[in-house]
Amino acid sequence: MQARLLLEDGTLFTGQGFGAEGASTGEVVFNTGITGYQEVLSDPSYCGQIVTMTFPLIGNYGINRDDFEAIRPYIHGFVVRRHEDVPSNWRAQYTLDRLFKEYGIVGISEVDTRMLTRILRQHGTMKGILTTGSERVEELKERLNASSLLRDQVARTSTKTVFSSPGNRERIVLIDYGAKSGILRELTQRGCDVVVVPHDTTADEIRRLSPDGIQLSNGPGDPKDVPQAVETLRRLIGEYPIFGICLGHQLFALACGADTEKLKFGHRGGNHPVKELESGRCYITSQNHGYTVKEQSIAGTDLEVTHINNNDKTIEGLKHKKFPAFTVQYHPEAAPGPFDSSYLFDRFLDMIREHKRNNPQRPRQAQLAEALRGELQYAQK
Ligand SMILES: NC(=O)CC[C@H](N)C(=O)O
Repeated sequence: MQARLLLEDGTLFTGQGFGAEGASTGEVVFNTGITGYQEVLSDPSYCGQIVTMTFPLIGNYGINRDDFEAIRPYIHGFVVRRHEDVPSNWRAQYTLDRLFKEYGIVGISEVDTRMLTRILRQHGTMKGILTTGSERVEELKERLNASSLLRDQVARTSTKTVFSSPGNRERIVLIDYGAKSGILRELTQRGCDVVVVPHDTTADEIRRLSPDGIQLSNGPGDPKDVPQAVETLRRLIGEYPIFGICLGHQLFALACGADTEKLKFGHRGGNHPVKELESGRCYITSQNHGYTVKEQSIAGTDLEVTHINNNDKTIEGLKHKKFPAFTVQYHPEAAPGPFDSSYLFDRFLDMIREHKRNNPQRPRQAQLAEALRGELQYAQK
């Protein structure tokens, strides 16, 4: 089955279709990971995007039951150089082709992904249309121009209901903006009592869960598309220890008065070098983001930059100067790795314990009264 990918700049790639038949549009982005295609295609942060892998051999170890980052893939298409449909791995349960057929995702192989990536690096990410149909190119162009990028991906990927993963240690409320399951895994591995809540849960609803700390998840799209999430965070900063990851980092920055902007082609891969400014240490990190916190917007806020990207010097980590809260743009829960940054979850738990030591439990009623006072003051602002 023939398939084609047309980019906004008119470049047309022709290749072999796999997975579902049909057509779909999305933002075309590239990921440089050598392994981990199952984690990439099931990471909700790619919702609405057509992803190309720069590594040339994809599908060779199949799809297994363990490595999903979400219950289903949300990508709008997958572009590879060579698609291997006879997996060779003891964990493989079925093929990429079957997964894509089940979820209606169109794949294309035999594409010069190196050329595609160079185009995206030069022009920046763009819209594309991927099809297995026989439409005329003019028709594809019209459909592509008429299409618009999604703005509601957080609502599409966030859990609709509250659920918990009980543990006997700290109670963490994980706000799910389109969370990867890796975050829940890291918290539960540490014995945390995790309550996962939908993206639009109010500050009061979160308070009622009496968290010891709040974890902000990754998620798809532009952080400015979820202003209500920023509002909620504004109310919670200072009240609870907070750790934010990726979209959570960007939302936290917006809530603290900083600004975000879109990167030309983003950071997506498993080997992005990040420098921790305090120690001068370099960490190799997994990344997947198209937006970043604007450096100039930090001045005048209560934020301090803790990490930067060694390649392009963009902000990779922040902490609040007054309150127990820190965030990173990259993925400490990365799967299949690197694991360099998983210590950040331990740091979060240390921060919570220290916060508890410094703020011995006040009676529950006093806590609620305080929260209510906070809300009233907020409402009067
Ligand atoms: N992985 C993420 O959370 C990505 C954050 C945001 N959607 C971005 O692209 O920048």
